[in-house]
Parts: sequence; structure tokens; C-alpha cells
Amino acid sequence: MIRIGVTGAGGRMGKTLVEAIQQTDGVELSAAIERAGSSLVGTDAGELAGIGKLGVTVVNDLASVAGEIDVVIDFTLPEPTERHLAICRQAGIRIVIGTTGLDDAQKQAVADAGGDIGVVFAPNMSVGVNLSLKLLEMTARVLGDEVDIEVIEAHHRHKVDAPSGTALRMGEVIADTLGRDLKECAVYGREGRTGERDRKTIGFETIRAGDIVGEHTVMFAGLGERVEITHKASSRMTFAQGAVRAAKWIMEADHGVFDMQDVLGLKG
Ligand SMILES: NC(=O)C1=CN([C@@H]2O[C@H](COP(=O)(O)OP(=O)(O)OC[C@H]3O[C@@H](n4cnc5c(N)ncnc54)[C@H](OP(=O)(O)O)[C@@H]3O)[C@@H](O)[C@H]2O)C=CC1
Ligand SMILES: O=C(O)C1=N[C@H](C(=O)O)C[C@H](O)C1
Repeated sequence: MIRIGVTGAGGRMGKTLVEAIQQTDGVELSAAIERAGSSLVGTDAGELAGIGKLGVTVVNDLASVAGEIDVVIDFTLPEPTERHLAICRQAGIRIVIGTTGLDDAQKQAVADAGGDIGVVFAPNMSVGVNLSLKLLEMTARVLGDEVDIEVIEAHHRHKVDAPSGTALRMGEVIADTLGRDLKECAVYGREGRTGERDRKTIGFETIRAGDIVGEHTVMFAGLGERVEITHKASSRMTFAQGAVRAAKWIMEADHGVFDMQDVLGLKG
């Protein structure tokens, strides 16, 4: 039985992860961690997730339960993710990271940790989005520089980072395929007298509204026709099941940093 620890166990994804682990053969929830000072510390993780008592009490420190965990699943915020990663590296525990919005130094810390432990790091764990990344690569290769490319994403009102990690990854995949540097060619929103569109830019538009789980559309617009590739998530369970699949998969790897394309066998 693979023992999984969930950090941010009381969050939207944390609760869904607890439920997904309970539904999956070969894995068990062995620890649940929340922020120090959180009112959720001391509660039962199963009751918190709405699936009944599991006998796993929420604690406020990952290091204190490290000995009970084979792999951590972390969907929190960049700063706690950085701390959780360091604890996993120190303790030799594998980690699956779904948190988005990491800065360059935090991403470098993930890359460095891969020298010692197995890490899966992906902004979107759904099968559909990862398939869409392959379709985007193919579409960018065929349509090339002849089209205007825009990435439009929509999420719930509680999301704190923008554009979404998925939108940025979509932009990176397209930019890499077209030999562009996303840092140079990305345009985030538009306002005022912007001038004509530069064909080589990749535009990003963000919507934050209500309870939208996660929607991404990439538009490749030419003269006389356009291609749109859209993914719509209607349940967080799709991300949680992907993360649990990643947790089982990473148990086979000694060390290294992988993404969901590796987990799903979509590389190459
Ligand atoms: N890769 C993927 O497939 C997906 C990625 N995400 C990403 O996952 C992240 C979390 O999203 P979501 O679940 O909606 O956010 P939530 O805010 O609902 O959950 C985050 C949880 O982490 C807790 N937390 C904060 N600090 C710590 C800490 N130091 N130790 C332990 N727990 C802590 C928060 O507690 P408190 O509220 O008390 O601060 C909260 O319960 C985001 O970055 C999001 O973009 C989301 C869905 C899919
Ligand atoms: O915060 C969310 O909810 C989501 N975040 C991820 C992202 O930033 O790409 C993935 C998913 O769309 C939900």
C-alpha cells in the first residue's frame, strides 16, 4: 500500500484529493497537513472532505509526519510548496506538485530537488488538458507563423494567480514549437490604444468569475478561418485522480522531475 500525505488537506483540491485517494486501489491517506494556526488542525481529514471519518487527524507540520509518508501530494501556494519540497528532499520522500504560480527561483528549487527525489510537477493533472497540449503542438507546427494565437482562460473567483499555470504551459508549448521565447512574445491583456497586433505575439486573456472549475481555449486565427482548441473541466475530481495516478507512477522512479506527459506516456 502506498502511503500518501496531502498538504493543504482542507483546500478545494485537498478535500477532493482525500476523496480520490479513498476511491483508488493500492493507496491510502496516511497524513493530512494544513497551515499552522488553521482551525482545521485536529479535525479528521475524511470528515473534512465530507466522506466520513478516516482516522487521519489533520496536523500542522509535514516534518512531524514524514516517517508515515511515501509520497506527498501538494496543492497549496508557492511558498508552502517550496517548504514542503525542502522537507521531502531532506526526508527522501517523493512529491507530486500541482501548485501553480511558482516564480523562477521556486521552479529552480523543484529542478534541484529532482537530483535527490522523484518529483511530478504539472500545472494541470487532467488527461484532457495533457492531450490538448499535444494537439496544440501539432496545430502550431501546421499553422506556423501565419496565424494570430490567443490563450483565453476562465476560473472561479477564488483563484489567486493569473494567467493560470495551464494557460502559461499552453503558451510555452506553442512558443517552443514555433521557436519563440514566451518571456519575449507574451502579451497579457490589452487596454487603450494598443496599435495593430504583432503576429509573433501570443496573447493571454483571463476571466475570474463565480465557480468556474477551469476552462482554456487556444485560438489560432488566420485569414478566412480559425482553429480553436478548448478544454473545460467540470469537476476537480479530474485533477485529483490525475494527481493520485502520478503519485503511484512516481513510486517507480528513483529521482528526477517529471510532468503529466511522462505519467500518461504522451512524451515523444
Ligand atoms: N495541477 C492541477 O491540476 C491543479 C492545480 N491547482 C492549483 O492548486 C493550488 C491550490 O488550489 P485550491 O485547492 O483551489 O486552493 P485552496 O486555497 O482551496 O487550497 C489551498 C490549501 O492550502 C492550505 N495551506 C496554505 N498554506 C499552507 C501551509 N503552509 N501548509 C499546509 N497547507 C497550507 C490552505 O489553507 P488556508 O486556506 O487556511 O490558508 C488551503 O486549505 C493552486 O495553486 C491551484 O492553481 C488547482 C487545481 C488543479
Ligand atoms: O486554481 C485552479 O482552480 C486551477 N488551477 C490550475 C491552473 O492554474 O492551471 C489548473 C486548473 O485549471 C484549476
